[in-house]
Amino acid sequence: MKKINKSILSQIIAPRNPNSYKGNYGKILIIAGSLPFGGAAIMSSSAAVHAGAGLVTVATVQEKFTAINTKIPEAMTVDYHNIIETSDAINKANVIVIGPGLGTDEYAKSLVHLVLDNAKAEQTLVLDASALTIIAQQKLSLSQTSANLILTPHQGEWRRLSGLDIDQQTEQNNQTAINKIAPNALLIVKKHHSEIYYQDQVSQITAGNAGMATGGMGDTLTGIIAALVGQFDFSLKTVEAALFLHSFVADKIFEKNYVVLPEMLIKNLPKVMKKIANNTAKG
Ligand SMILES: NC(=O)C1=CN([C@@H]2O[C@H](COP(=O)(O)OP(=O)(O)OC[C@H]3O[C@@H](n4cnc5c(N)ncnc54)[C@H](OP(=O)(O)O)[C@@H]3O)[C@@H](O)[C@H]2O)[C@@H](O)CC1
Ligand SMILES: Nc1ncnc2c1ncn2[C@@H]1O[C@H](COP(=O)(O)OP(=O)(O)O)[C@@H](O)[C@H]1O
Ligand SMILES: [Mg+2]
Repeated sequence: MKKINKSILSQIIAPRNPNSYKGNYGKILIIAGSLPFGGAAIMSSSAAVHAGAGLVTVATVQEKFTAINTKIPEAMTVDYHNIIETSDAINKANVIVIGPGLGTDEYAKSLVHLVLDNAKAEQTLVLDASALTIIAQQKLSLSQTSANLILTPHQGEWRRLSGLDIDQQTEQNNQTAINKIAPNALLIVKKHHSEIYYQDQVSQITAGNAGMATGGMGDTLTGIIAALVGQFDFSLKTVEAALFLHSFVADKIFEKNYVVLPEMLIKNLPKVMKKIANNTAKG
């Protein structure tokens, strides 16, 4: 299994073109949150904004608008119960995240169907958390979706999707399972030293720590992935860089802190990315 190390960061994260504008850095739509899980939408969208996404829209329940607008004024909001506005937002996005804190009720299921039916080839779709649980429960096929697919299950979600118990989640078994579920998808199995499976290539990050074992850390990862794909386009390397960046920043925080909270990680993203971009520029 190939190891992903720090060098991936400067292969992707580059200084910004002086003549650029927000439209150059990705239009991200995050379909997330529900009454009990408002924080997931906040962490995902805040991570996307801090990792450099040009425009971020959160589709969620109206009751959470004030919290989102207060915490992340940069993000726009859409009521995901308004199908016309949600469909319009899906059409306009370059990258769509669905699942963090969405819950698994009938309405959440209909949103997963809406996205899978409407995502287009030039878009990237990040499926996480509740969306993965719905896909597993309903045995939804991912094969008609022409978008670039990124699946980000933790080991419990991967067990639901693949049927593999955690002790059976070996490289070979994971590869066979993803080839059956969605052969073109990029799969991240999140754990200590998370693994990426993509078109017969398998890689693993060498960063990450137990301080990250806190609710919302995966929601944060979805925002970072969306932001990097929005800025640097979809590729295996872009996703490897996003996955590594998440744990790399967490490791720096863990040197001096007992736990790594999503908010701490998110706040550090612009500074760490600037350092990486400066190094990239120096060659
Ligand atoms: N602040 C918010 O708004 C937050 C909202 N959140 C939202 O909550 C929703 C539910 O998501 P979820 O991940 O909490 O629960 P679920 O899908 O039932 O999976 C747990 C099951 O899997 C098992 N398990 C095995 N290995 C595991 C592993 N490595 N990591 C984790 N679990 C592992 C585990 O085993 P157990 O711990 O019981 O032994 C259990 O059986 C989802 O929408 C999410 O986005 C969260 O993001 C938190 C912050
Ligand atoms: N012990 C650990 N070592 C390294 N990374 C960890 C550890 N525990 C959790 N993480 C990382 O934190 C994230 C947790 O994701 P997830 O379980 O989906 O969180 P949530 O749904 O609460 O946001 C993953 O990226 C995972 O790799
Ligand atoms: Mg999660």
